[in-house]
Amino acid sequence: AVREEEEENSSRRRDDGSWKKIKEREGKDCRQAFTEQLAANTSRPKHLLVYINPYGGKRQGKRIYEQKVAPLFAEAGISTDVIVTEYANHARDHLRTEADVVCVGGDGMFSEIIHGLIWRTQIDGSVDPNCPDETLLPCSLRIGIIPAGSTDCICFATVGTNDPVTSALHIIVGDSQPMDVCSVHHNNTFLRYSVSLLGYGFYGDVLTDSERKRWMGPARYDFSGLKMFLTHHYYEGTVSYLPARGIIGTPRDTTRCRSGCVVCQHNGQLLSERSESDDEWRTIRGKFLAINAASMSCACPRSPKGLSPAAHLADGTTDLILVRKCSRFNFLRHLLRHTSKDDQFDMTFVEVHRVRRFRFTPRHCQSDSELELDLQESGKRQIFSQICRDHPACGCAPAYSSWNCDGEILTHTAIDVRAHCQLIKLFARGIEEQAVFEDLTNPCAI
Ligand SMILES: Nc1ncnc2c1ncn2[C@@H]1O[C@H](COP(=O)(O)OP(=O)(O)OP(=O)(O)O)[C@@H](O)[C@H]1O
Repeated sequence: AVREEEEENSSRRRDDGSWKKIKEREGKDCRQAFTEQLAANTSRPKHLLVYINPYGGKRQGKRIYEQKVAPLFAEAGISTDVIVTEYANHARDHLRTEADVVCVGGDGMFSEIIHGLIWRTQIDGSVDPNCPDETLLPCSLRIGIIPAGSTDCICFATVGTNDPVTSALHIIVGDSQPMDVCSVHHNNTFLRYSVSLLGYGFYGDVLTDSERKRWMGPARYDFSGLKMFLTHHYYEGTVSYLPARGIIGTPRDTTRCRSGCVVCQHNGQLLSERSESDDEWRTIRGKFLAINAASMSCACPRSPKGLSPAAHLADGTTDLILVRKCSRFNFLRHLLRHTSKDDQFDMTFVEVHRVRRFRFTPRHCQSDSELELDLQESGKRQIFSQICRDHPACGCAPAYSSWNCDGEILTHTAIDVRAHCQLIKLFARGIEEQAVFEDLTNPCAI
């Protein structure tokens, strides 16, 4: 965040790399030096297409942009076309691939914009976005996020703070942070793109339940979280995945993805040269409380460690986390570890794999031969579970959950997910400050 310093202290203090606000008297010289530096910087944008969601978060998007951001763009000589959206998907449908884009809003608005940008890039490049096997074309334009939503996790994960002025300065100096995107398909139909979390079971159920309780405001997430924890539903199905081979880094690393991350640079290069057919599919059948795929740590002020603390923004992979059926007590232990220094993956019923692609088929969609195989594997024919599968409405447990895709509910449960390495670029540098993740005292983290 931008810090205003006392003049006499600031001259003595060591430069810690954070943004500082300059006092009026020194301002004139510095402004000239800043303008000269900006003129010499060729990667900075000259023109921007700005989309403002006036209804995001506390409905402050327009005010934040006009008061805090627009004056800085004008000072830096950046021209803008500003569109205040009039309806959901206005920005997605309006987007053209001619100018870098600024999104003023929350994660939902960012998602809308990347859908417009990625889709248009594929259509312009004659790539079929409905085909899950197509290698998608990277988007050449950069996206800046001015946080003005109720959830601003993507901004937090890529800039390290949710501060509109800091984000505006990253845009002005032309920073660039590549980012992976997962495509989600059902058979040969495109469903959605995801940049943070895909969650089936626990996180899908929490979202579905909380959507019915919008009237409760942000408290609905805590309420639905507690309710779904007590309900303790598990779901049967088959997960197949392509492990990311030859890469450096694992989901159990203690190092984190930071500004200038060498893991992202190395793996990004490696995976863009290697084809998926070099890897072998693996299959796991079972009963799961949660199946999560984290394409970034998913850390945010509410959850400082995130779902997969060592996940990377731009290494071409996603961390597939499988939480098998276990007791409520053990599941609680697993959830609580997201708030402590203990490893949440170091439990017998949890496994985590760094993957390039995965598929999920819920049990009620499996073919008869797959079901027969399941029965042979379990070694016994349980008449009641057979009745439950055939008649999921019998009330003992729902047969399937929903996928939570970056906060949106997907319409299908059988999905094919593929990580596309460095598909988009943001006006950001990644997280620079270590301290942001070290506050594990927040009990709301689950
Ligand atoms: N003018 C508009 N009217 C209604 N909805 C809009 C408008 N502009 C954008 N939207 C939609 O509003 C949704 C939420 O936007 P945004 O992310 O900015 O706010 P938010 O408060 O953080 O919401 P959420 O937490 O649900 O993501 C987005 O999915 C976007 O498509």
